Amino acid sequence: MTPGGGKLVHVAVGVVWRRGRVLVARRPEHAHQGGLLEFPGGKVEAGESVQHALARELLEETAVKVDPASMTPLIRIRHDYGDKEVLLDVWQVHGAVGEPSGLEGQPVFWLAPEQLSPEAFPVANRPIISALRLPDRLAITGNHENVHEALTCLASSRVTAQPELIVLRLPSLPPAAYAEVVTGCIETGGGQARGLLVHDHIELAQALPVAGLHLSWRRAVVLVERPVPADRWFGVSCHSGEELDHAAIIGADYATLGPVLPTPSHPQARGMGWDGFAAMTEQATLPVYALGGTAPDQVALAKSAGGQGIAGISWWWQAIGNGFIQETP
Ligand SMILES: Nc1nc2c([nH]c(=O)n2[C@H]2C[C@H](O)[C@@H](COP(=O)(O)OP(=O)(O)OP(=O)(O)O)O2)c(=O)[nH]1
Repeated sequence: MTPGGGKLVHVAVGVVWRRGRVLVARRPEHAHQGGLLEFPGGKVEAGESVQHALARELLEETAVKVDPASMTPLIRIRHDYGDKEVLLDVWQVHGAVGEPSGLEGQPVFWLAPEQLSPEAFPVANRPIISALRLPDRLAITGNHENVHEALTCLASSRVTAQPELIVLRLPSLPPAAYAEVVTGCIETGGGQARGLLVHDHIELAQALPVAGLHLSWRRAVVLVERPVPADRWFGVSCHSGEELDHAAIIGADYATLGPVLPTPSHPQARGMGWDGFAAMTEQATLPVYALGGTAPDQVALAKSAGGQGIAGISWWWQAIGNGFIQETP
């Protein structure tokens, strides 16, 4: 039973991929959340695994055949609509067989991730759309005391790891020097500003053409609302379930959660472990990156623990120069 006394409805939801696009349907007008777009799926029946429920629903509703064993978890979202509380259990599906058609009269179509407009879907779907657009690795820069060296490290580190999103975390730089790094990235015109998330300098993220803003918990805890528009990413560093709840309340698109494992800079800190990480992401309503002692070869592990992927410094940041300060967020 839910806190409101109703029964939590467990819904299997499928993000079915084909040629870079995903399958979307329009919910019938008379249904709950009617008229809005949805990812196909439906209620999990008693005794059924979520993967089997999803395969059954996809066949019944859209005529496509999928292998339950080939599905991979994307995210689980618990949402209370007031009249109904749902647990959306979302899985990615590749290799679906057959041409989809709306067997219940609903229009079905394929959309690229960037065409998925959050307002067209039920509110609970917003984190699903973020999870689809966000990468599975979030790169964080090492700290630096020198503008030129920070820019040089950033340029060279990008080359090998090619991260899509980078948190520009340089806490040792005074505000003016930090702004110099950001404008330096923008002025190169060679894509250095691409995927750049400004760390903690809210006004810079609002004023400059960057990918978004990432806040330390210290900065996020005093906010009551989202500080950047919807077309920018907004992330928060969290360390507990309560902090994840606050990040969701202030409209964060994603959070980092850690430390998961001991790190070279904090070997004495035990970390929450993968079980602790899984327990907290289970309750979260936004995509969560595992941070602290994690590396890209643990992306699958992080996903199976309910995460979006991994975040960190050491797997991509190529420290050069004397100004590099060895520590982790
Ligand atoms: N299938 C699907 N359901 C979603 C999505 N987003 C979302 O909030 N939901 C909600 C709407 C419904 O409350 C519930 C799905 O239930 P459903 O489609 O099996 O069943 P229903 O209650 O609409 O209809 P019925 O079984 O009573 O005929 O989950 C989504 O993307 N896909």
